[in-house]
Amino acid sequence: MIYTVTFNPSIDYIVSLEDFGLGTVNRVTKDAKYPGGKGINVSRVLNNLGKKSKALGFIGGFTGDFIEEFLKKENIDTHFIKIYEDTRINVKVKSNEETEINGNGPHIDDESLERLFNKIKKIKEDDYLVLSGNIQNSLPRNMYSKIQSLLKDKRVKVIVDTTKEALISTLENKPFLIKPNIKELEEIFETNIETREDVISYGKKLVAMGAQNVIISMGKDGALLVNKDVILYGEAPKGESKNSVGAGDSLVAGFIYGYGKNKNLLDGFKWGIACGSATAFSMDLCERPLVEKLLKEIKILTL
Ligand SMILES: Nc1ncnc2c1ncn2[C@@H]1O[C@H](COP(=O)(O)OP(=O)(O)O)[C@@H](O)[C@H]1O
Ligand SMILES: O=P(O)(O)OC[C@H]1O[C@](O)(COP(=O)(O)O)[C@@H](O)[C@@H]1O
Repeated sequence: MIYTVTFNPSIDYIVSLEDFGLGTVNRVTKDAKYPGGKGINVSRVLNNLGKKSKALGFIGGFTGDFIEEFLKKENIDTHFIKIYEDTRINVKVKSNEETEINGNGPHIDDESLERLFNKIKKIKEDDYLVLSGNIQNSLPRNMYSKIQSLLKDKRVKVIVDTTKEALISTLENKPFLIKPNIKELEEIFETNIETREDVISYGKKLVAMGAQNVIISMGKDGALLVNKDVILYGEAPKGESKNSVGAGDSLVAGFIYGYGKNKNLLDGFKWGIACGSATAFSMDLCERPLVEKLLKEIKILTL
């Protein structure tokens, strides 16, 4: 079974505008609301590909209800823990550029946390666990590392997609996959990344620090996969970007789906890039027909 954990879900409120002006009234030309948060997006994409998962995490208030109802309608198996404060709303402005305003999110009390830990302890050998997205500031930065420790005696494949210390603290427990984008890679190493060689060299550092596989996603420039044996570069298909929110999460979902077929990294990487790009070319998250079409266009180079 594949489990996704979203500590800080969101409603993603996506607004399209002709021109976005600061300090003035802006009128939207198109808007949409989707359930968001990285683990939830992974569960939704897996579902679109025809693969079941269980979505865990914390939701609260009317915004939390929206998310749960939306996922239930899509037939996604949810096991959320209800908290008192409202789940956040993240605003995504699509204009000449994409601007995102992500909320802090609600407080998680100790009892709710304990309930999540108890659910996680029930995960079995050979299951997948996706720990994705930002952890509320009120919680310790090594939260994902603590969760890994709950499963240390089981061969669970842990995938981590988060930023800075929260990500770094998981590396000593050797996660199966981490997926920083370029900006996150720059934040981790407090540096500017200019060239593909730089990306590879920082990817290798993350492998040396403990990650089994590192995929660095680079938006329209595709992605690199680095592990102790290979460096693969995957070109992204060309197309009109409609909404890249969730492209990274789609890459993670596609990877798990493709890898899960024959435990083959190359298949995982191809499906990952196809799903990421298919989401970038869609308003909502990707659907299987476009993913299958793009899959035929993906070229992978061994570097
Ligand atoms: N404009 C785009 N054109 C084609 N593919 C894209 C585009 N944006 C994203 N993708 C695909 O989605 C993947 C993840 O996108 P990226 O923006 O790097 O992730 P994140 O959402 O984590 O920042 C990329 O590796 C690529 O395959
Ligand atoms: O947990 P964070 O880092 O605040 O990110 C949450 C946001 O990221 C998303 O999960 C999208 O992530 P990606 O674009 O990286 O795939 C949105 O749905 C959500 O609004």
